[in-house]
Amino acid sequence: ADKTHNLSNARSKVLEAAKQGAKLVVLPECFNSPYGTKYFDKYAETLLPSPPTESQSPTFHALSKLAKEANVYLVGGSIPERDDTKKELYNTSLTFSPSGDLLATHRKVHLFDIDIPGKIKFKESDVLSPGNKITLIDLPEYGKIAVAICYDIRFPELATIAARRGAFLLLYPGAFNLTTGALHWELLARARATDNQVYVGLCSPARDMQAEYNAWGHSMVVDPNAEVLQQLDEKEGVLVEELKAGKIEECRKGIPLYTQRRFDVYPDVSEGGKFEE
Ligand SMILES: O=C(O)CCC(=O)C(=O)O
Repeated sequence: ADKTHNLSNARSKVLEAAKQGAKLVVLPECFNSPYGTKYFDKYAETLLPSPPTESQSPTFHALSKLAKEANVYLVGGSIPERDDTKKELYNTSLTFSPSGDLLATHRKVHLFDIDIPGKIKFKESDVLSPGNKITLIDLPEYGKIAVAICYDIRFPELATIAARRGAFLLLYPGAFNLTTGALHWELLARARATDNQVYVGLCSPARDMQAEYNAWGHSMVVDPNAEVLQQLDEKEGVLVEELKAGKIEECRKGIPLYTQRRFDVYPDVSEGGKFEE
């Protein structure tokens, strides 16, 4: 619940990852606040017009400074955002360059509204509004990555369009729970990797059984063959993995989905193709 503590904890983890050689660091969904519809308004920060002042968004400034200090690309998980002009709240991810410049903003596109009787009910759309774009970010030394948030991973079209437009890595800060985490967390990471033959990274908050929402944890990196390269458990930790240049091409050469698609039978979603019966 303590934002200042969360920011300083994030700082020490990012510096630890950088020390271990990370060049791109990802934080979890809602890393600076509790996860829950009743908390978003209280914790929300104003990001527009950009750059916000320190008092409008202490997290924006903390992340920008931290990216520079650690000399890494920093995907700042997500935070609750307040858009003052529209009087709306969003679940928003900010990505900074190693010089501390804001590179991209992703507002969660698919809101987490589910109701599994006896297990879990959650309705982000009670308080949040959805974003309306796919977020591709060009990292000049490495290539393009895509950032989306948690529930967004359940929608393969978003991942496919990002991959088809050149992303080599799909990153999802996300906080699955004890019900859907056990069912689908790893499956979805591996599915998006299999569909698109790209790397996939998921970053979850650690599990806190005192909190109202119990996150699944299990942050992981999956390779383009859908092999889990590394996975944390439910506790707090730092996962560092090297992505190998050439792995995507090798995988696509072996299983050449890219040249075998039948856009004469179904539309190319990345080209906005329409289905005609
Ligand atoms: O898709 C799920 O099962 C969990 C999604 C979620 O927790 C979220 O979008 O924050």
